[in-house]
Amino acid sequence: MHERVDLVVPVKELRRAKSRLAPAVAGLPGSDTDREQAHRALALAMTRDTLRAARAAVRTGRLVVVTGEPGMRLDGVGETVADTGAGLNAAVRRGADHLRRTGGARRGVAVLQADLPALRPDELDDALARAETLFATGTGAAFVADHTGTGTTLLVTAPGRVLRPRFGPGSAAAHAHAGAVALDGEWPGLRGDVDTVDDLARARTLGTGPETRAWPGAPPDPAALGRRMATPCGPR
Ligand SMILES: Nc1nc2c(ncn2[C@@H]2O[C@H](COP(=O)(O)OP(=O)(O)OP(=O)(O)O)[C@@H](O)[C@H]2O)c(=O)[nH]1
Ligand SMILES: C=C(OP(=O)(O)O)C(=O)O
Repeated sequence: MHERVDLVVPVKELRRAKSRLAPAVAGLPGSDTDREQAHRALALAMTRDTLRAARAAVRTGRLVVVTGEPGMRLDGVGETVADTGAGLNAAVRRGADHLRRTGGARRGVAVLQADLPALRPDELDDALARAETLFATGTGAAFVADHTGTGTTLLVTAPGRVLRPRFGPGSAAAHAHAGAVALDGEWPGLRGDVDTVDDLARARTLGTGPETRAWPGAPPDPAALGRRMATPCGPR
């Protein structure tokens, strides 16, 4: 029987989130306010797709979202903890503290970034399984580097170990330097964090969750177009 892992997912306040994705909305029609709204909607869609996939992983235990976004709807995927505005690593520690105070100390804790719209539940399960195997031989922490190799999309700590988050630029090297072991695995969705327009195109090629796919500013999805063209036209 495999162990479940409690997840902490940091989610930035939407109006400040994903600033590097501004070019994705720059060409959209409408007013500046419309474009700001589309930008927030994109950040929210990617977050909700990530959370849905994370919740569907069988190894996910409790799921705590630490966020500065007021009234974020989670539709039953997890619990929210309010961000204090002290930055990403402080938010992550706050989530881990919440788990410890409310009875989660027996399990390992993992931090999952919220900008993984092409994440698949089996990728997360596989990464958590590999971490569990390492923990059985005494390793205290493990991480998954992002597709560029410089960032971190998942940081997992063994049960009873203190989480030591080093998120930010160059976090993969920082986590390795702090003693965490890099996990090997294909996992294109798990490694596919979306910071830039190119990352978004890459995630769409992999296949995102439904909310990112339906985002109004998304260019036509070639795969969906192909499917539609292959479907005989009939009454709708
Ligand atoms: N709660 C919380 N989450 C954060 C904070 N900063 C970043 N995050 C989250 O951490 C993850 C990785 O953040 P980044 O990729 O740097 O995202 P970002 O800060 O929205 O993007 P940029 O504005 O382009 O730097 C995402 O899930 C963010 O929502 C923070 O201060 N508080
Ligand atoms: C905060 C991080 O994300 P990004 O590099 O995507 O900003 C990180 O990888 O630690």
